[in-house]
Amino acid sequence: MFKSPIKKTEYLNGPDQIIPADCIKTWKPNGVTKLKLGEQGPSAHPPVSVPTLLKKAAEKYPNTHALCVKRNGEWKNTTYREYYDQVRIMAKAFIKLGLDLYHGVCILGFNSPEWFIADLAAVFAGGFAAGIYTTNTPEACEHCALNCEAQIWVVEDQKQLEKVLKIKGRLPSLKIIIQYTGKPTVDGVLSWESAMALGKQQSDNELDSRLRRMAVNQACTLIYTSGTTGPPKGVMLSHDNLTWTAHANCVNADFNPGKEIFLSFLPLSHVAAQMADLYIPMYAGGTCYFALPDALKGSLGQTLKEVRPTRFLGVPRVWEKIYEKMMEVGRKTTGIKKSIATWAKAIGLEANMRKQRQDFSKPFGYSVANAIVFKKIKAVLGLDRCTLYLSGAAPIAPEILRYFHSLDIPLTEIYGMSESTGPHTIGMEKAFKVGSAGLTIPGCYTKIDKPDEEGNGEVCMGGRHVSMGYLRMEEKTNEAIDGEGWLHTGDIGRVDSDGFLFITGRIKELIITAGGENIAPVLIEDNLKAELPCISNAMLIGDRRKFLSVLLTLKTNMNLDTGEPLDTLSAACMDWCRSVGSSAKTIQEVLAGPDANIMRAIQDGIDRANKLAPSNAQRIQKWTIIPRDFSVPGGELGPTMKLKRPVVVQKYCETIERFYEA
Ligand SMILES: Nc1ncnc2c1ncn2[C@@H]1O[C@H](COP(=O)(O)OP(=O)(O)OP(=O)(O)O)[C@@H](O)[C@H]1O
Repeated sequence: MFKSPIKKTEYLNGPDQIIPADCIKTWKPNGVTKLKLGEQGPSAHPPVSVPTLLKKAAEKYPNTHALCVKRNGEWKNTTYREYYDQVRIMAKAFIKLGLDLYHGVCILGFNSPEWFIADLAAVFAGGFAAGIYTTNTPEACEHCALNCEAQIWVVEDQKQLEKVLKIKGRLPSLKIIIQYTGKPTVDGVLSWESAMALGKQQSDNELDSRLRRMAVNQACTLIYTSGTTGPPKGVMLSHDNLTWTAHANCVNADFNPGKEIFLSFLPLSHVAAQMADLYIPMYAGGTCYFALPDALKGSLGQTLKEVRPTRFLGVPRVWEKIYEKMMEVGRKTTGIKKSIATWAKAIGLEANMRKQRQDFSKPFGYSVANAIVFKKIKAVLGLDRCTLYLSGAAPIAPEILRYFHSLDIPLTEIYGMSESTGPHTIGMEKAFKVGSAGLTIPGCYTKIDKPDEEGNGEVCMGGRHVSMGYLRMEEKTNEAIDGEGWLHTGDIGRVDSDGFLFITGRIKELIITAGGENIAPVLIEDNLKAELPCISNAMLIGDRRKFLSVLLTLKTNMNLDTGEPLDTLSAACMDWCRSVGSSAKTIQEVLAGPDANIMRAIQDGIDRANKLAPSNAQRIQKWTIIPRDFSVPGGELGPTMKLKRPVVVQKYCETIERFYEA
């Protein structure tokens, strides 16, 4: 099959091999890339395949709970030995059902043991595990399935099944659909149990033969980008990308082997969740609990209290939601309780500000504040045994970080992308700075390309976590990974004298005005949000235009079932309205008229933000309030809550044109 000879790695007794290769990137399904093995330190760690990693975990932690899921009100546990056995059984089923090497298994559903088992079974069988966002439209599902020539779809339930049925006729490679919850009611769709029964009947021969031929420098997983900047691309991750990244992060963050507890609730099709919930626990022999499907609609808080994870990663929106809830409680607190909380928060903030200066001493009164306030709050949040609190996948506002610091929750940032198998830099309690994405993870390398006089340039990443390329996209691969193997992130940033990375913009989002001025919108948008707490989203417009304008959305309540924004203003927004002399309760009330107090207060906020602008071209001249907040179902936000600027521009093109009418 391959022209180059296959050799066994000198490090391993198992079936793992490295196929000799000269290229550092590929876009071909059966492509191989050169491993970037270092001479010493983390980058010299022996490479292992994903199947070997799971096998080792099963040997080392046979009776430790690997996966815990609540079914009919009871936690059901799967040990590492059972996990490994079930993955092998499902891999045999996939082979029997016709999965060929280098073909996709698309997984569409909420986080569950079946999701993990299907993912790893695809890898064991020599296919590509491809998580698909549950928020995808049928057309977006089709795009991904065609790209990876998916032969198997594993779907959660009837709702997700319907999407696949809608596009089935246009998927020439499709062989079977498996449904992992509920009884399938559609002919030809296999239940999870039937697929497992089929796998159990098969001999081990074909699976073992595929495992023997597998190489650590071949692709085994595809991460589809969420499409903030264009149609999803299939990021090819090799065994080494995944297992090395898990290793590097467990070592860097001092993971406690066999003892760590994780809670899986972020979309698994995103690289951050896959690394944090699937690979890191497997490497550390940790236990992964699954949240309920309605986690983000409200049940997450209760599950957190039950599970009490030892490490916790949320996207900024998750932390913002906790913040908003706590602020609401705070507003109702009065008298002595309020005074104690205010006093303790000042101490918490001071303790964490000291840590930023590498001073780990505690301010006077800390132990009392800890006993009567911090410990209690952490217990209420289910974060009392957590030692690493992370926010990642998008920038988080410094005010949110500082709020958690005041509760003695040292929330820090992690930064990376699908193309870097997730994490590249991380802030941790022992070394962090507010506003920074943290320090480069040992074994990874950061280069700032073409820095300006302030040191800002494109952030480039190097190391064994850099992906192989984009499946079947030669041009895009060459745009992203240069000839030396540096991944060009499209992010603008600088590294300070202590090695901390600060992300200051995104090239992909840069606004170039008609006057030729380059403007990074995020800083301006963040300034606006800081001035106007009633704003949930601000999107700057100005590319090839004469001046800047901004689309604003107000903070509103959400329909918890559908995720759609409602017309009613959130409690925080109503508070702000009252503070500026308005009694508005809905967007309609704000816009009808429009409400003069609110309009004046927003204009004042914009004027204040404009004062921070370094040049005239960076001042906002016109603005409007969009009658509906941005949302995932509305299409303006991606699954990790990142703003899809091109969608917003298209959707509100008439509003935008009105800004620039002569
Ligand atoms: N801590 C952070 N601070 C600032 N930006 C971040 C942080 N973490 C991630 N990002 C942003 O997210 C990008 C990576 O996005 P990711 O690979 O998760 O993609 P995606 O949403 O699927 O992709 P795409 O935007 O290409 O559709 C980074 O390049 C960076 O712009």
